Amino acid sequence: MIDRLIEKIKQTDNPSVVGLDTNFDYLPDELRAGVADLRGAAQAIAEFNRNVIDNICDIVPAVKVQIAYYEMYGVEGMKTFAETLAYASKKGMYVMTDAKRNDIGATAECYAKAYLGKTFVNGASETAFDSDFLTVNGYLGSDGIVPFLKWMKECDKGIFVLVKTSNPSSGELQDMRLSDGKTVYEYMGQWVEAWGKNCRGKYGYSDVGAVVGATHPAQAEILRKQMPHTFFLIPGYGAQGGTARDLKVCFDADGMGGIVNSSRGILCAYRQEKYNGKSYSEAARLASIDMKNDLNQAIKG
Ligand SMILES: O=c1ccn([C@@H]2O[C@H](COP(=O)(O)O)[C@@H](O)[C@H]2O)c(=O)[nH]1
Repeated sequence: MIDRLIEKIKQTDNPSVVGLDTNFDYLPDELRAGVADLRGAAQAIAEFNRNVIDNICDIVPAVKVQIAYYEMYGVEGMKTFAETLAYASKKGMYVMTDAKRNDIGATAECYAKAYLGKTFVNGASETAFDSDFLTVNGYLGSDGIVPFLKWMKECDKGIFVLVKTSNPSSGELQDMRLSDGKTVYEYMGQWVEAWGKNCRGKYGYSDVGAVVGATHPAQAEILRKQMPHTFFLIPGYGAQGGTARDLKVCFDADGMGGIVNSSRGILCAYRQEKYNGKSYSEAARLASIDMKNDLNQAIKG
């Protein structure tokens, strides 16, 4: 799976993923007008997502759909979540579900079936939520990861395991030094390399990727050196303050090895003065092009 994502990144010359963290409050007035319940909100979000996808699908390789923004609209929100995955996929984009799932092995198996594999009902199988990649929390250890590895291989999918997250307080635990001087995030990085050992593709990267925030460049630089076979999903660009220069360290000498997420920076671009007068979907396209150029200049320049 990672090879196919890498090929799409090469084909679009764009190492970015648009985050569909579609909060109803981000929608323009015309989509919000008259809506007063979860169902209406979920339907408006679905329309917004379709229009954004239509406007970026030829230039952006992937979308990352953050499940929290759909869960909060209940069952109707989850229908929009599923519809959005399917729509982006139909338009040729790779689809990442950002749900940061895990649990004890038996429960992790259910999550793996739900987002990467198949659910069996009396011997018949069906896909519940069809995504190409899922974000996973590795901090429960190997028995929680094994089911994801199994289903990933079975269905040619991938995962991104949290290693060094972009939030300001991620260091409270992740940067702690253990008795040998190594940090917790470095240990997690080692585990991720090991989990991906048997699923490396032709570009040398494995289907087990890592989430590494753009907002912590010093730690990202260490991780890139220690994790030569691990592809990074890099959140924190734009709205959280991470810059293209900061995240350059996440990429290898060939300018490969990562994909950078922006959610609010794209979805809410139409509210920026720079894109004044543009519709939300036109602004999303222009902001995606600006992001691509900004990243390529920093990574390859
Ligand atoms: O360490 C992490 C892991 C995940 N995220 C997610 O990425 C996006 C970021 O959104 P922006 O609006 O571009 O800031 C969001 O879905 C987070 O849940 C992260 O930010 N950091």
